[in-house]
Amino acid sequence: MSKLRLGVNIDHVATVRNARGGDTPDPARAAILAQDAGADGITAHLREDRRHIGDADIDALMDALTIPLNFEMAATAEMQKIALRHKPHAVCIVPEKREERTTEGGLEVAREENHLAHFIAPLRDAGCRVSIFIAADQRQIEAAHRIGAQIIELHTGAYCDADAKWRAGGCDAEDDLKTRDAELEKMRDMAGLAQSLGLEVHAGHGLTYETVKPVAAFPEVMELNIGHFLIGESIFRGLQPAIAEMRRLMDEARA
Ligand SMILES: CC(=O)[C@@H](O)[C@H](O)COP(=O)(O)O
Ligand SMILES: NCC(=O)COP(=O)(O)O
Repeated sequence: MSKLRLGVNIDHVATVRNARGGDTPDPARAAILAQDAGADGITAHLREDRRHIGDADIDALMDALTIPLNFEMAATAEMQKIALRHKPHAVCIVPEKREERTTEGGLEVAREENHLAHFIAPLRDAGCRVSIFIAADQRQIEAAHRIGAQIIELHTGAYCDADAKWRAGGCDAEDDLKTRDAELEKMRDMAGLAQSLGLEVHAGHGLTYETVKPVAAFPEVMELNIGHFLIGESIFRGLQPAIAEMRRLMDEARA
């Protein structure tokens, strides 16, 4: 099986920095530490409301990194302009709702096919690999293929949420386990479909030490993007050991 890449998302280093409005902790410093710890790439999501990463962070990451940057952004003209200025290795198009706490679902591709095909064409022409953050849904994946995306990133949030509910052990624990396993099954099937269409398959959102292995074991998945949990875990064990443990679990699942 091919080696599974780990993309470390450093957005939530910026969340902590922004809580005080100063310069620390610095997301670019975290990205360099992640790079030194063996991350295969760095992911950063420039939200329209700049609630975590800001424009200057993207400048700093582009300057500092020797590993690829996966730039997550909404499909807006402003973001397209920023991406075209920087030409990161990859651009991942994500849905964004102002009032959401985190990215709630996958991009609606099927209904926006024409618009998105035109939107991603200049990004591809500029040499960026275009990825679509997507639910494990056949209709959406086929549409992602038709618009010319090279990659899909499966949203693992529903699986992780169901796993957390099951581990909490409420009175619906049995149903929660069934939901978790059904989400996993859906992702497995859709990873296979995407690969059969020639799409590269990535996955991420909400992954933890407890949830990473079943997803890492899908042979179609080439890259996992993991952030919030790793940044939280780094408070307790340090960023580099936190990343090393994730890497170990991914390798174990892949062996
Ligand atoms: C799209 C995605 O999953 C990531 O960007 C990640 O969750 C960090 O961003 P938010 O926490 O702002 O959703
Ligand atoms: N695209 C998913 C990502 O970058 C990381 O998400 P999370 O681990 O911060 O939830």
